[in-house]
Amino acid sequence: MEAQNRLFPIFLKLEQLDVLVVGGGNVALEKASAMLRNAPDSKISMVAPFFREETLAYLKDYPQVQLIHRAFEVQDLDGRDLVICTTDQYDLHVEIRELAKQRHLLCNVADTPALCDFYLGSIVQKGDLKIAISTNGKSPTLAKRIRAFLEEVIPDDIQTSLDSLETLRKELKGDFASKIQALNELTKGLIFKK
Ligand SMILES: C[C@@]1(CC(=O)O)c2cc3[nH]c(cc4nc(cc5[nH]c(cc(n2)[C@H]1CCC(=O)O)[C@@](C)(CC(=O)O)[C@@H]5CCC(=O)O)C(CC(=O)O)=C4CCC(=O)O)c(CCC(=O)O)c3CC(=O)O
Ligand SMILES: NC(=O)C1=CN([C@@H]2O[C@H](COP(=O)(O)OP(=O)(O)OC[C@H]3O[C@@H](n4cnc5c(N)ncnc54)[C@H](O)[C@@H]3O)[C@@H](O)[C@H]2O)C=CC1
Repeated sequence: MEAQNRLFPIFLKLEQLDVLVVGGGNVALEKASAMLRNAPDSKISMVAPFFREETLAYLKDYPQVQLIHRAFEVQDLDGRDLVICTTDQYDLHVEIRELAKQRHLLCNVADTPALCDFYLGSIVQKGDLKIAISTNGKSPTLAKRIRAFLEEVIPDDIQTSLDSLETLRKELKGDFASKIQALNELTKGLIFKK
C-alpha cells in the first residue's frame, strides 16, 4: 500500500543535540515543554526580546535552558542542530528557514507546516514505552485525542513486561535467528488481540 503520511519518525537524544527556540511566548512554551517532558536534560537555548511569565515560570525547573533576551541574530544559529521558530513574525521565519537550509540544520516553523523539515508529534509515555503520533499535520487536536486514548488503554504495568523481556533478551543464547524466534514466541500472547 502506498504511504499516505510520508513523514519518517525518529527518536532523538536531545541532551546530545543543541536546539534553538526562536520566541518566548505561548507557542515557544508549548514546544519547549514538549521537548522537556520527554527529554528533561535537553540542551535548549531560547532567544526573544520578550518572554511570557508562564514560559519563565515553567523554565525555572530547567536551569540548563539558556535564555537570550533580545531579537534573533544570525549567529544564534551557530553550532545548533535544530531550530524551532515560534514568533509572530512570518518574514523572520522565512529568513531563518533559509539560513537553516544553508547550514544543513533542521528547522520547524510551528505555525507554518510548509516551512518545516519536521513536525513534533503527540507523545504517549508509559515507562520505557513511547509512541509518537502524527496526523501528517492535518489535525493536531485529533493527535492529542488519540494520545489520551492510548494513555488510557495501555496498561500501566507494561513496564514490568518490558523489564522481563529485557532480562530475557540478554539471557537468550544462540544465533540471531533463533533469538528472534524465541522472542516472537514469548510475546505472542502478551498484548492486544484483534
Ligand atoms: C504541523 C505541526 C507543526 C509543529 O508544530 O511541529 C503543527 C502545526 C499547527 N498547530 C496548530 C494548532 C494547534 N496545535 C495544537 C497542538 C499540538 N500541535 C502539535 C504538532 C503540530 N502542530 C505539527 C503537526 C502534528 C500532526 O501531524 O498531527 C502537537 C501534536 C505536538 C506539540 O506541539 O508538542 C500538539 C498536541 C500535543 C498533545 O497534546 O499531545 C493544538 C491543540 C491544543 O493545543 O490543544 C492547536 C489548536 C487547534 C488546531 O488548530 O488544531 C496550527 C494552527 C495555527 C493557527 O491557527 O494559526 C498549526 C499550523 C497549521 O496547521 O497550519
Ligand atoms: N498561542 C497559540 O496557541 C497559537 C499561536 N499561533 C501563532 O503562532 C505565533 C506565535 O504565537 P504566540 O506564541 O501565542 O505569541 P506570543 O506573543 O506569546 O509570542 C511571540 C514571541 O515571539 C517573540 N519575538 C518577536 N519577534 C522576535 C524576533 N525578532 N526574534 C526573536 N523572538 C521574537 C516575542 O518576543 C515573543 O516571545 C502567532 O503568529 C500566532 O498567531 C498559532 C497557533 C496557536
